[in-house]
This record gives sequence, C-alpha cells and structure tokens, in this order.
Amino acid sequence: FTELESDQVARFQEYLRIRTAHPSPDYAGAAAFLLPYAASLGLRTTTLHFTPCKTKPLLLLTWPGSDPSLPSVLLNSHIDSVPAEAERWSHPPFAAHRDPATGRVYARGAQDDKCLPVQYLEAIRGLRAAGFAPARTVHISLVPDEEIGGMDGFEKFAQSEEFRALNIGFMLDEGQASPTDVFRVFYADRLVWRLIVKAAGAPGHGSRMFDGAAVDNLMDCLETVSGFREAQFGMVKAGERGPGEVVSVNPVYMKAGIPSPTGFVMNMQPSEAEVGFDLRLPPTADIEQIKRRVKEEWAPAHKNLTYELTQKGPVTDGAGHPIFTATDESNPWWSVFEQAITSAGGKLSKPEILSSTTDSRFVRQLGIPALGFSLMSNTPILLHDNDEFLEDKVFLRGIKVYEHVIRALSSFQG
Ligand code: MET
Ligand SMILES: [Zn+2]
Ligand SMILES: [Zn+2]
Repeated sequence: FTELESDQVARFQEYLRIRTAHPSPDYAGAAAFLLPYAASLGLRTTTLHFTPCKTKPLLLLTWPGSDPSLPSVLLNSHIDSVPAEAERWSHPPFAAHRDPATGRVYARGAQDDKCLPVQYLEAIRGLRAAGFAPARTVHISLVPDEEIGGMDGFEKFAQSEEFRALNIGFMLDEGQASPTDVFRVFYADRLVWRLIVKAAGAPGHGSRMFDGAAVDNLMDCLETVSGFREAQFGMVKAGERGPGEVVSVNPVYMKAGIPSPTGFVMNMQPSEAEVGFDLRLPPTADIEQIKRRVKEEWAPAHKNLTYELTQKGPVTDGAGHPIFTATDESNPWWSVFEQAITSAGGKLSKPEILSSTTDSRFVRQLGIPALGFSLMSNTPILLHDNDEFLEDKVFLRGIKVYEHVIRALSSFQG
C-alpha cells in the first residue's frame, strides 16, 4: 500500500471503532470524527436536528458546484449500526482488527455501512487532488436511526424545508455485498413490516395432553407461516426469483414459559406465548392479500391468536404507485451512472430489488431517483451477521470507483 492507502484504511478503522451500534449509538462521537474530517477536505458542514433533545444529529457535508442552478447529487450513509453479540465474534466487533494475512477488517458496520462515508470523502480527496471541480453540488448526508426505521432520521429529513432547499436530482445509497466480481445495484427496496402474534390458551400440568394450550396454538401459527416461507424461499433457491422478489417472513424472537430462579418451570404449560416476525414485501406485492392471509391463515382468532401488523415507512409514492427508480432511458441519471462504472473498469449486476430496506425509500417516494449501490465485490454478505468484515483491497478499490462515479454524476449536464 501507498502511504495514502494506509491512511485511508486507518481512517476506516478509526470510524469503525466509534460505537455507533444500537441501542445507544454514539452519534456525538461520530460527528466529532466526521465533521473535522470533512472540513479538512474543504467541505462545508451543517448539522441538522429533527428531535427536540438534539441527540440525533444529521450531518450534511457539501462540495459546492460551479453551477448552482443544476440539481445536486446526494451520497447517503447511515451512521448507526445494529448491535453485535461480541462473545460470538472471532475479533471484538468494535476493535476494527485488520488480519494482516487476508487484509480483512472485522467490525460491526464494516459492510453496513460505515465504509461509505470514508470512501465518499477519500474519493473527493482524490478528485480535488486531480484538480477536478464539480458542476453540480455534491452533498453527503450522514443520518441517524436508519436501522430502527429512520423516523427521527431520513424520514423527517426528506420532509424538511432543508431537504427541499438542497434541490436533489439524484441519490446514491447503500446496497449489499456481492459474492462475485460484479457490483450490485438496486432500484427498489422491499417494504418492511413487523408482525407480532400472541397466543392465549388453557394452562395446565406439564404432563397433561389437552387441546388449546397457548404454545400449541402458537405452534399452529409457526407451522402455517413456515409452509408459506418454504414456498417463497423455494422460488429463490430454484433461481426463479431474486431474494428481493419474494415475501420473506422470519421469526426473530419467541417468548413463552413461566420463569423460575433456575430458568423456566418445567411442569407447567403457560397460558400465553408470543412470536415476532420480520416480514418483507416486494414493492409491488398485493398488500391486501397479505393482510387477509395473516388474519385468516397465520393468526386466526378461532385458534386464540391475536396479532399486530405494523408497516414502517411509505408503501407508495405521492401518486399511489409502488416505489422504485427507473433503470432505463426514461431516467437519464441511470446511463450516466452505468457509464461511470464502465469507465472505472467495473461490471454492474442486473438491477435488483434490495431484499432489505434502506432510507432510499423516502427519497424515491418524492419522485427523486435513487439507487442502492455497493462496491463490495467478491465479498460474502455479512450485514447484521457475526464476524462482519470488509477486505482492505476491496475498500480501497471502492474509493477509486467512487471517484469515477462522483466525477460523472457531478459533471452531468442533462
Ligand atoms: C426498520 S427499517 C430497515 C432497517 C434495516 N436497514 C433493515 O433492512 O432491516
Ligand atoms: Zn444499512
Ligand atoms: Zn443494516
């Protein structure tokens, strides 16, 4: 590595060491790292707050263009991460350990998505060093609370006067790693729902067989959901559908039993049981049909099951249409982006629907084109997983590709 490249990897590690994981992300620590970093590159910095307590800063970094009449380009990244089960990691999740043999940097957030701001900023450093001056203004937004739905983050930002004033023409946001050498690009997100099913039932002796116990009722629900899940997953396994093109439903917690000092009482059947599901729908899914399925098949009242089904974020855009960004000639930004990747010597995947959900949905909802994009090629998909890592060489190559992308997008005269 050159001295610059070593510094770039070191800056990535430094950012990863700031504990921005939920449930108590260190947003102040992140701001104290990112704001002076951006200022040192000559960017304008602004801090916005959308909560009265001002504990959730939204940082805006700006590289002014020579033609302020042109709509600007926004590069987004969320500051927060999901938590980590530290004892199950091979390296501590907030140490950002770099394995010298493989170049892998291990940390919560290495992929999702704390590589991005450092790559954006280092790409700008490279462009400035090359004497490049953008025609369009380039903004970087570093936002809080994406992992918990964005209600105090991008959702409020997208509705704000400050956002409108930025006059954004196009946004790039996070994507997902690619196990092959193509870069993945995403034109839509799945809708994110949470489903909580509660079962009630007759309590009784642990030894007695009877109908209608709470856990028995909940198991009926799990069995039905599992059948549906297998059918959806089957289409992905068979290669008929992409992972973003089916409905996913995964149990993420279960609660039942009567606690005792040593664990749970073993010879009593409890009168309540509960399961939580992460439910994701493709943007064009028939929502009424899913709602009916939950009510009639997954959690029918006659089995003593009740449920809460809640949706996070928008379902349709302002015109009532499913939320996605065009990836054809109707969207001039698409071809500018595609050409930038080619000029950087990269290959792009066929545009996909992202299987997870990002802040892009709030921008697309406004009719502004936004793509999810990831330069993590030849990398296993480890977001929200243990031992999340990114290889230093992949990270560094990403900076070079962002140089091409930022140059092209900010020069676009259409
Ligand atoms: C709860 S909104 C989405 C949060 C996160 N990006 C996910 O896909 O799980
Ligand atoms: Zn993310
Ligand atoms: Zn995430």
